Amino acid sequence: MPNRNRSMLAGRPRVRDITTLAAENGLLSSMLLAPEMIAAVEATLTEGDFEDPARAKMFSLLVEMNRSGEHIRDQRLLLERLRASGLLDELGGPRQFLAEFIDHTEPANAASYAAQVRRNSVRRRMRTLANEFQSKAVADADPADLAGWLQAELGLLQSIASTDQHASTVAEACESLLQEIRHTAETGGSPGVLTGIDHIDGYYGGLLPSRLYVIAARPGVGKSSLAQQVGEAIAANNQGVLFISLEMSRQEIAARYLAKRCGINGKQLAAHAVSAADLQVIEKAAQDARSLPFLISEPNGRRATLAAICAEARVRKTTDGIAAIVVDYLQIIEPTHPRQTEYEKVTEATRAFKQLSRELGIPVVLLSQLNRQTEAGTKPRAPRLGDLRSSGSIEQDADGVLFLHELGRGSVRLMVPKMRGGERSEALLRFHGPSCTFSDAPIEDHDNFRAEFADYATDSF
Ligand SMILES: Nc1ncnc2c1ncn2[C@@H]1O[C@H](COP(=O)(O)OP(=O)(O)OP(=O)(O)O)[C@@H](O)[C@H]1O
Repeated sequence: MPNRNRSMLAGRPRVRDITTLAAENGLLSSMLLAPEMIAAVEATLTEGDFEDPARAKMFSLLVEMNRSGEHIRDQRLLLERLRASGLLDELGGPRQFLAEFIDHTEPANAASYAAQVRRNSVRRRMRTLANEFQSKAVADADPADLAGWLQAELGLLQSIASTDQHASTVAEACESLLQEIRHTAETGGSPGVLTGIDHIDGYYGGLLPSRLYVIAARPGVGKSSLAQQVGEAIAANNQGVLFISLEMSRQEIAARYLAKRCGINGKQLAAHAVSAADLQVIEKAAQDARSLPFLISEPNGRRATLAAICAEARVRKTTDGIAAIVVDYLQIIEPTHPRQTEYEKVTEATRAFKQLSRELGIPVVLLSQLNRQTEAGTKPRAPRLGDLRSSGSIEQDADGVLFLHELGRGSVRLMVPKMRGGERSEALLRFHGPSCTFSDAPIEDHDNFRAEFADYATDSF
């Protein structure tokens, strides 16, 4: 049995599948016969989906001719173009070309040939992946990294393989939106998972599925506290949360969790400096936490690479049905390879988290530091989207960006400079350090910071 498995993964040299060539020929023939189908075919295939290089080039040539309005049915023009590009020889000369693509043309369905070419292409990618996986497994790769890499590659293949099933008409899309709206109205709920932060829930309907949110602030302003609080609120609604904590240990998270519920300073709790009476209250709060679907994942000696994080998220989605993921924080993720620059790492990570949120259909909340420029001068200025820019693609990939800006005296400005499908906005919050809790600021705080808020209208993000 082991030998059989090995030969399956090794991918013995294959005799080229006749159906692959037949599908590619069938598609190209129907594109020649019905050029009006080319635009639709072009939306589902690329040159890279063809196995035969000459047929791949012919596909691109037909797409190009169609785009520039040339008459593909004009055989003389077509042969001229094929000859000029050297393709006619590659395809076996004029006689062969006519025999394969013109004379035997059936009035076939270009779309079904395109689907077949695409399926063949996905199968080829799967074989390549299997070979690559075997080489990496035989080499000295770290098993956890390797498993994460495989899972990410499989996720990608799955999304490519299922693209056909995801195509829908605008009427179907409208119907599915209507069903979601009816469901929200019937359940009296909200389109997203509720965060417990009134501004986010009231203004934006919570954190929406398939979206990437970035929470950014300078160190110590409260990103981790806000993210944990949001995670706890989601879990309190009986929806699972995966909190990937690359900075805080689970003991620190537990201390903050209990501090809020027991009215005891979190630092005291973390230092085990509690009275016997406190201990009883803490025990009760710890018991109540048992039913909370809040999962903490910390590196625990493992390398916290992007692949490992995404792999864990996929597993937890399947095993625990999580409704949201929080990653604390972007810059601390380990590079994929030793030569990867910070810019490359961040770009790769934001793309991967955006893709992950769509693949799993749940929101991903990514915490991020800001560039140092916000700290220049005596009083740190309010963050702007540009402060994320040198970190690569954060601004482009995030569907929503939330900034925290410390104003002093416990007041923190929550700024939303980007929200896909929503308006930018801001709110004033109050931060309580001992319990690491944010709450809505009382009205007198608004009076204190009115000047800052007046600035906001002219502030360019
Ligand atoms: N028990 C406590 N009493 C008072 N302040 C506290 C307590 N615990 C934490 N803090 C303060 O709360 C603030 C927010 O901490 P948090 O870890 O959420 O910030 P952060 O923005 O994630 O920072 P970093 O980037 O350093 O992780 C910090 O300034 C921290 O010193």
